Amino acid sequence: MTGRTLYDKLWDEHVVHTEDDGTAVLYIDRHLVHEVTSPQAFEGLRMAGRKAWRVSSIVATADHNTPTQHWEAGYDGIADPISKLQVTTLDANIREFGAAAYFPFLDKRQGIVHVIGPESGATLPGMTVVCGDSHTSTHGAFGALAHGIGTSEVEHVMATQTLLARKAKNMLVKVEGTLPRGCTAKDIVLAIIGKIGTAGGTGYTIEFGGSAIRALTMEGRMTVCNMAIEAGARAGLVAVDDTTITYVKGRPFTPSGVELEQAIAYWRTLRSDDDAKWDAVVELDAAQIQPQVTWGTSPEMVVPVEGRVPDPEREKDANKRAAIERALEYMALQPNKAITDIRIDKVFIGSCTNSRIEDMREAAAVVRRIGGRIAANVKLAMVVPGSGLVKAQAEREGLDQVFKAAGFEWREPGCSMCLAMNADRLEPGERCASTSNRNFEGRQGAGGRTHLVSPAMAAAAAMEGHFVDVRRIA
Ligand SMILES: CC(C)[C@H](C(=O)O)[C@@H](O)C(=O)O
Ligand code: SF4
Repeated sequence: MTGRTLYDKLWDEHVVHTEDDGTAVLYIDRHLVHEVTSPQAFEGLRMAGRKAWRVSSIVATADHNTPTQHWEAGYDGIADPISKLQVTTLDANIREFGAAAYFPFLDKRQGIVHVIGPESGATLPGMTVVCGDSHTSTHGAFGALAHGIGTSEVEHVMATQTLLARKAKNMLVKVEGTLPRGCTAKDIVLAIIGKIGTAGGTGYTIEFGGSAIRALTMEGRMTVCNMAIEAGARAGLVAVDDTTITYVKGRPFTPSGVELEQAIAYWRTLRSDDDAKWDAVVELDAAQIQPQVTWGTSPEMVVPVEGRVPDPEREKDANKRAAIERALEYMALQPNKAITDIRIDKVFIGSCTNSRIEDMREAAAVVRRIGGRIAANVKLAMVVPGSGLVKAQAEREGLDQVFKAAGFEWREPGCSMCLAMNADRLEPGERCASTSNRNFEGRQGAGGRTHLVSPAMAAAAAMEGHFVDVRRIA
């Protein structure tokens, strides 16, 4: 038998049945649930008189619609009636159908589903993990086969504990070498997307490997896998190693004792064999990666901080030229403008890409190093921890004080200004340095303009009022 990739191994371990046409039935170990994509699924179960097949697989939280301030007002603080209905509907559905754990609005462990899964040990190596959310790819950082599903699939998984799937092809993205100081996992993944494009990973499961990936913390690996979906792949993966095992040990859902020993022995097999066959291999040199800034309305519209806004005149392909022109118009940017000359109105540090403790530390370190307060032209700079536990940890470390003293708002956890589904949003025409993962038109609010960056770059932009090269500060 020839060698298998990590994806092949995870697939083989979970496939229950394969039809002649390649459609397979996959067993699902962990089902993460949030308030946006679950209401119709629960309604479907109710109408059919079904129960959830394995309640112990369900971990749920409310994150997209929850406010990030004035929690003392409780549910009355959710101003939008549709948002409030989604949050209360999840409460009622979990009460009726059950869950292994539920972190509702106002709970001290509430947070973004992709932050609380790993943090609680609900995401473990070797699992199949699904959630009605495209950024479920995040959990692949643990050597788990994790991908987003649609609402009808949420119902299917609840009813049967299985998912209909087709096996994707295997892509290896290998990042070798040492990242320059001031560059982070976010810069790696933006550089990858800049190279392969938002359709580069379509039809593949991407395994991220190489010495630069192995050197990342679990937080960094999650940032990279989080954006696999922005590269077109439904799932991203990183092989299990000591970093993985150290992270998962001792968390509430992680096994202990003999079970842990047995699990670790298995987890250690969760890497691609040396003779595994790849359908595609992409290589990047970590030493060449610079801090990245997106200039357009797709994550692939990205350049290094030393670069300039592209000039459509130089693009020969008519379709690409039209896309650049349209993006520049929406973003209100002139061709050839230096990235460091772009002034910003707001800063958002948060989202399932960059709201973990390490992200908070990196942003706070830059704020400390620059000193003083946020720039006068920055109307709002907000830091939104990914979960209540991240928030508490950051506060124990005094990071909230660093941010607040510099004029940042320190908020309650949630998806916040990553997408305009709650009270946090951009006004038309506002320009934002954001640590999130999507810069589509209107993503952070109608007419809002998003530049995706790392937490360190976002913090530096807040302090200086325009993009700056953090390598000069780090
Ligand atoms: C609301 C949800 C379905 C959506 C997703 O699937 O990703 C959201 O989380 C996003 O980031 O756009
Ligand atoms: S933080 Fe943003 S990307 Fe992540 S789940 Fe929430 S809305 Fe989606």
